Amino acid sequence: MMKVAILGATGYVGAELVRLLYRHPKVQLTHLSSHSYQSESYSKVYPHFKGLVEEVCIEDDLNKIDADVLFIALPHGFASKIVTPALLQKTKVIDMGADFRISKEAYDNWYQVEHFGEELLEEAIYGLSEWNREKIKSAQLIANPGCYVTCSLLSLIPLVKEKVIDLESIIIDAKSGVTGAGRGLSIGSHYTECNESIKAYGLTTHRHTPEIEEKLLCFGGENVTLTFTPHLVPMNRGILATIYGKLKAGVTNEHIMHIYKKYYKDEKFIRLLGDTAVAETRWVKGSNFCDISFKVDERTGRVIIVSALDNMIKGAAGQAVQNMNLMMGWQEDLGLEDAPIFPA
Ligand SMILES: NC(=O)C1=CN([C@@H]2O[C@H](COP(=O)(O)OP(=O)(O)OC[C@H]3O[C@@H](n4cnc5c(N)ncnc54)[C@H](OP(=O)(O)O)[C@@H]3O)[C@@H](O)[C@H]2O)C=CC1
Ligand SMILES: CC(=O)N[C@@H](CCC(=O)OP(=O)(O)O)C(=O)O
Repeated sequence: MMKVAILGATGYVGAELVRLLYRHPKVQLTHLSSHSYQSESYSKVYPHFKGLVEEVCIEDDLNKIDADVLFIALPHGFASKIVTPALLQKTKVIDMGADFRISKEAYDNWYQVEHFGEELLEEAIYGLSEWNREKIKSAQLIANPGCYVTCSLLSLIPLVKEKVIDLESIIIDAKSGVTGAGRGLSIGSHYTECNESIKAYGLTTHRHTPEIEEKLLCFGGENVTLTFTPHLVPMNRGILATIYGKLKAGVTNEHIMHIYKKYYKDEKFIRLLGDTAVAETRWVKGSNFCDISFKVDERTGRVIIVSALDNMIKGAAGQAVQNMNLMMGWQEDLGLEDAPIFPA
């Protein structure tokens, strides 16, 4: 069994990693770290793990952690301090945050925290599993993409790569459940502040905009300038992205379906609904699936793509486990076979 440790195990993403990994057939959870709950039993912090995960939380001290794979599920800015070439010599690292996802220039412009690990940015491999599989297999450091970005990129890369969409016309209108904001206390995620309301936020300034644009260039081969507007909706989990783009003349529904099938027909975790059903968050909850649906509006010449995933699974912990499986040479879906939970 491979030894696996999680820094930030008491956050929402950390807890999803624990849920996926405690019964993964090839790993053993050896260290769960916490900032606020050191020396507490994990099942006391999260009683749904009672009798299943009884490890005691420890501090984030790498000298006390001996692991083959280290997951970092800490807020932005921590991983770039923690990950060093020496650490990477002894362990594989999968970072759930943004520190190694984008260029230093974009990070400095869009994040309000200092970056300490510039020298490792080249070594870090972007963990969009379906699009970077070969590099992930031999990576030592993975920058795991986030939820909004995974949903947007899986929907858009095929169309950008096949040059059927006007690169200046793309608008991503995305909605997230409240777990997307993490477990830490903040006014915006209090029940009375977010229940019974939907709000847009980060207009023109959200930090996922440069990440989506950078990766569309990397995997789609085109410079794209897009509009990304996230919304907070009163549900626990899920991302729904409604994406609009002007199509090149003559591109039809059949053409779009053909393109998606070309890239995704053998992808277990991408379910192409085409134009026969519209993706919904409830059909992917608790699973590693990303559902993609679309329809071409012949009147306007636009395509409307609607895609959905679970922000904490395919948008975080699930994709991270998928990447670990790839790095270890294991079957890619190990530990990720669960069907979505409905009703949830
Ligand atoms: N939530 C989501 O849907 C997604 C999140 N991510 C990324 O995953 C990472 C974790 O997110 P999430 O789980 O939501 O966040 P949470 O706020 O739920 O959890 C953060 C974790 O980091 C620990 N922590 C917080 N502050 C400190 C600190 N000052 N020093 C050390 N540890 C600290 C917390 O410890 P303690 O509980 O003990 O206080 C907790 O374990 C982030 O980088 C986020 O961007 C990526 C994709 C989706
Ligand atoms: C609802 C909510 O607040 N969501 C978070 C994104 C969560 C996430 O995925 O963050 P990273 O991809 O950067 O890791 C936000 O908009 O900042």
